[in-house]
Amino acid sequence: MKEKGFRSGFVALIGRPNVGKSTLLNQVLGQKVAIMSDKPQTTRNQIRGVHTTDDAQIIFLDTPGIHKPKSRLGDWMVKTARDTFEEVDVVLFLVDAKEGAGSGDRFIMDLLRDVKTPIFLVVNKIDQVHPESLLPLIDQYRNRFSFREVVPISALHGNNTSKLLELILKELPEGPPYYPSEYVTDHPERFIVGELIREKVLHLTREEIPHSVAVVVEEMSREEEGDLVNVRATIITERSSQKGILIGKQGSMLKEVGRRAREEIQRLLGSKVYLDLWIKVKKDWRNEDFYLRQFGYRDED
Ligand SMILES: Nc1nc2c(ncn2[C@@H]2O[C@H](COP(=O)(O)OP(=O)(O)OP(=O)(O)O)[C@@H](O)[C@H]2O)c(=O)[nH]1
Repeated sequence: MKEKGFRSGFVALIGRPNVGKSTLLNQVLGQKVAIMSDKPQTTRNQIRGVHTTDDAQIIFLDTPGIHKPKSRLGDWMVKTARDTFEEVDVVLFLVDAKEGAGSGDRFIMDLLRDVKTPIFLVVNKIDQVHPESLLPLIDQYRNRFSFREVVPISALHGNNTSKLLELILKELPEGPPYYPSEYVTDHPERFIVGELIREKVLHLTREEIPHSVAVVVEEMSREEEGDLVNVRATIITERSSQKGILIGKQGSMLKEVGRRAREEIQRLLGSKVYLDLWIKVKKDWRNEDFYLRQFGYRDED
C-alpha cells in the first residue's frame, strides 16, 4: 500500500520532430522504450512510459512530432496531440537549444494558447550550446508565451532531468498510482519490434527512404521447444523504386536491416530470434483510413 500523500498524474511531451522527446523518456525511464533516431518523426503512436518512485507516479505520453498537417496522417497526429494536452496534468514543450524559435515552435505555441494545463518550456540539448546563449533563446519563447516553468536540460546526458521531475511532481494531484510499480510501458512488444525494424531502415537508407515507410509485424510466436521466437514483418513503402533501394544489391540492404534489427530484438526479448522480413509497395497508404487503422494509427471510432 502506498502512503498518504502519494501523487500521480499524466505528463504530455510535445515538440517539433527531433527535439529529443524519446531521448528524455528513455532517460527518465532508464530503458529503451521509445525509439530514438536522428531523423525527424519516428514516433507516431503514443507511447506511455510510467515512472514510479516511493512517493509518486508519473505517466508520460509521448505525442507525435507536431507539424503543419500535409496529409490525413498529419491531421490525425495534430488532433491526437491536442486532445492529449487538454487531459494531462502537465505539458512539457520541448525545444532544441541549438535552434531559435522557428515557425514549427510558433505553430505549437498557437496550438497551446488556450490550454489550461500548466505548460513547461523544456530547453533540451544544452550540452551543445554555450551557456550565455541560453537566456536570449529563452526570451524568444517567453516573449510569445507565458510558461509555468522554464527548465534547461540535456536529455541525452541527464543534466537537470531530476530537477525537471521535481517540478513536475509539484503539479500532480494527490492520488493512488494508476499502474503497478514494475510497469514501464503498456506498449505491446509487437509495436516495439516494428519500430526497431523501422529505425534500422531509416538509419541505413539515409535520405533515400522517406518517413512514410511503415512496418507491420504480422506474426510473433515462440516455438514450443527451445528458445526461439519467430518474427514475420513487412516493410511498407510507397513506391517500387523505394522497394529496390531497400532490397539493395543482391539483397544486401535488406539483409543488413534484418541483421541489425534481429540483434536488437533478441536483446529486447531475451531470446533467439528468427526474423523473416518482407517488403510491399502500397501507394499513398498515408491517405487511406483503412491502412492507417491497420497500422495502428487511428482509434476504432
Ligand atoms: N547532444 C544532444 N543530443 C540529443 C539530446 N537529446 C536528444 N538528442 C539527439 O537528438 C536526436 C533526436 O532525438 P529523439 O529523442 O529521437 O527526438 P524526438 O523528439 O523523439 O523525435 P521524433 O520521434 O521524431 O518526434 C537523436 O539523435 C538524439 O540522440 C541532448 O540532450 N543532447
